[in-house]
Amino acid sequence: MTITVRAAAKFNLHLGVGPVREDGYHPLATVYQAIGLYDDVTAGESDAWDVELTAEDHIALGEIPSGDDNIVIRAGKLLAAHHGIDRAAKIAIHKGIPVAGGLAGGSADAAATLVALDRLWSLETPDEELLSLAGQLGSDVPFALIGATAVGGGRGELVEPLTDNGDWWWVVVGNEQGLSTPAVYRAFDEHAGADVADPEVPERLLIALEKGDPELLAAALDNDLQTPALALRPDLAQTFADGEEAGALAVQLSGSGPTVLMLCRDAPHAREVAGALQAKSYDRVWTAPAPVAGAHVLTY
Ligand SMILES: C[C@@](CO)(OP(=O)(O)O)[C@H](O)COP(=O)(O)OP(=O)(O)OC[C@H]1O[C@@H](n2ccc(N)nc2=O)[C@H](O)[C@@H]1O
Ligand SMILES: Nc1ncnc2c1ncn2[C@@H]1O[C@H](COP(=O)(O)OP(=O)(O)O)[C@@H](O)[C@H]1O
Repeated sequence: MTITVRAAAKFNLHLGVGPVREDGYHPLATVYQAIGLYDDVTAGESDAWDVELTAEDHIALGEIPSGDDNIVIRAGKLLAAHHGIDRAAKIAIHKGIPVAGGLAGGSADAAATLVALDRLWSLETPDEELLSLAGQLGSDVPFALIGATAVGGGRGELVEPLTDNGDWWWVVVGNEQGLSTPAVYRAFDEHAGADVADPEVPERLLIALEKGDPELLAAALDNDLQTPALALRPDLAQTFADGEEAGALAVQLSGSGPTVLMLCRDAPHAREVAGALQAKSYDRVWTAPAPVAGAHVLTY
């Protein structure tokens, strides 16, 4: 028997970052939104841990570890240890989420693995326990479990669903070269200096989501990692300029980058903006609706 679970990419509509903590993490006040780019994870019975990778066009697998360092193996071992069972599994990952893109693709795979193995092994782990295991695997993993739109506190792992009445459309522009999340946080520390305020989620973003109004959302987007990431990757400024020229309502870096997201009014507008970018020879351009579901079983 195999079980396939689908998990989505995330975008930080707001990413407020506070002063670095003693444990090296930064306190966050973020609003996550799950967007319609997906990885599919298929788990099957096996005596030994194994991971297999395939991908959609234009998704480079080069940076993904194939052995025990892959986050899906860490997720599987953590779930087995939590239940005190000695089991292994083979995990096939089909990636539709660009790697090291600030879209939390690895986190999506980890969340999908928890859901798939929980079902494959008939564990019926309570949601609260799955969320806690997810938080041990990475700051973004709990959100990948719940999907839709949510506030993230703590180091990003404490998630609460939010009212989102929008029917949003994004153009997603990927980049050949990934960006390292720790490197971008370090650049944030260097840029922002010592007097960083405690982060908060702005009221106007919550109102924009409740009203489902793209113009209001465009004015409420914000990402504290954008300036440090652009300092590491000044070439991305051209993508911002091209998105604005193509008529996007707003252009923002996804998390630690380097993926750039462009807010559009609706699906036809997203197709128009994507077409304008493709005409300029961008070859990693997707349109994505949001919000979409968290990790969910597709087939079993
Ligand atoms: C920046 C964000 C925004 O959602 O996502 P990405 O854009 O990378 O996907 C997240 O904070 C990334 O979360 P995630 O990728 O799960 O990070 P983790 O595995 O927990 O941590 C990797 C490293 O990032 C840094 N880190 C992460 C989270 C946080 N709140 N403060 C940090 O300083 C630390 O250096 C840590 O060692
Ligand atoms: N299953 C996986 N998919 C993607 N990356 C993985 C995976 N397992 C481990 N990694 C490592 O995690 C790093 C970050 O990957 P990813 O989650 O795609 O990006 P980001 O943290 O920018 O959102 C990769 O560069 C890779 O080394």
